[in-house]
Amino acid sequence: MCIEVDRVSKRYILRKIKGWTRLEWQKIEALKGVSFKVEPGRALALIGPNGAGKSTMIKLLCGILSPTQGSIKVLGMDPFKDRSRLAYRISSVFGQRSQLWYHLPPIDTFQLLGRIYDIDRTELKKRMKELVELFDLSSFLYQPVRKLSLGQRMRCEIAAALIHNPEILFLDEPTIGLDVVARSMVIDVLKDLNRSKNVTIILTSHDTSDIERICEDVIVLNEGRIVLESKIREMRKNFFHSKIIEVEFSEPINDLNLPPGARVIDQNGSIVRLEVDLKTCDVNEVVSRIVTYNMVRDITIQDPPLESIIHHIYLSGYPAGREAERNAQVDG
Ligand SMILES: Nc1ncnc2c1ncn2[C@@H]1O[C@H](COP(=O)(O)OP(=O)(O)OP(=O)(O)O)[C@@H](O)[C@H]1O
Repeated sequence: MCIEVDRVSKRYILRKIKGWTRLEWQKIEALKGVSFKVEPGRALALIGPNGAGKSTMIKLLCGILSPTQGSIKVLGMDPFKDRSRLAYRISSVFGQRSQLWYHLPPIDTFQLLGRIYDIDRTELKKRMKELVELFDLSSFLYQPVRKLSLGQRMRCEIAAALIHNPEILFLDEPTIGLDVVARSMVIDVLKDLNRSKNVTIILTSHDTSDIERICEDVIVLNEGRIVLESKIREMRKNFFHSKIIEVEFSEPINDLNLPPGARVIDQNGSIVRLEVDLKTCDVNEVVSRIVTYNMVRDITIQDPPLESIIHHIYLSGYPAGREAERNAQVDG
């Protein structure tokens, strides 16, 4: 195992000033007895609604914070106590924070990091060349960071995080604010790092397409607890109780005569979207009814978006999420 988290809790204590003289202390339980393990080379997404404890977990794993209770091992080390030793073997990217020098070009940060990590000159040159090619940085490598677009800056951030060849990369919202093209490039590189270079990835993101494209495993946090720990594939299987059918009819349609369990969720002229509840209705039956009684130009069957499952899991809360998963497994 490269990460072992054992019954970890994290409490923040906030000092609040009340009136002129009175001080009040507020305790915030950000994590409550969280345990999980990660094998080397995996890509794990930590997801959950705002305030669920995702960033706190990442900060604990990087050694920025220490747990109030429980223990954490990253590559066999205590991240808080062995932070400087561990720094040579892990790296982190926080979407909302930068490790690049704002008024200097990215190349200067790369060289500085090379010194910090004791990388010899030839090796550093080779490494920078690889990263510049990988992230296509050559056209703005010598421009001050303040003049870069968000997408260019983010590519430099991730490149900087990889300069010392880390075994584990922690990413907190790495694609926040990026446009489609920049996002796609970042995702492809992260996927490649994980699949072909075996870098372990721990990622938090509110974007389900990032999660699906990069990660195989997912942990859902809610109010500081693990609500669900699963493979993304399994999560889809266990929580999908419906299918979406999109039909394009040859002419606008009025009545579809659907069986119980199937309902129209959207209609735009001759294009109709239906949801089929798989517990009460067979998707084949719905399709065969539609094509038997109507002139159909095109028909597609899709799973509902991952977002809708995640929403469902958040709503079910703790421990109902686990209960739902167990029931789904029993249902087969
Ligand atoms: N430095 C801090 N001091 C006090 N409370 C904090 C601190 N950092 C986080 N918290 C609180 O801890 C809880 C968990 O916060 P955390 O940032 O880990 O959640 P998150 O899942 O990353 O949320 P988001 O998706 O909004 O980034 C929240 O209630 C938050 O207000």
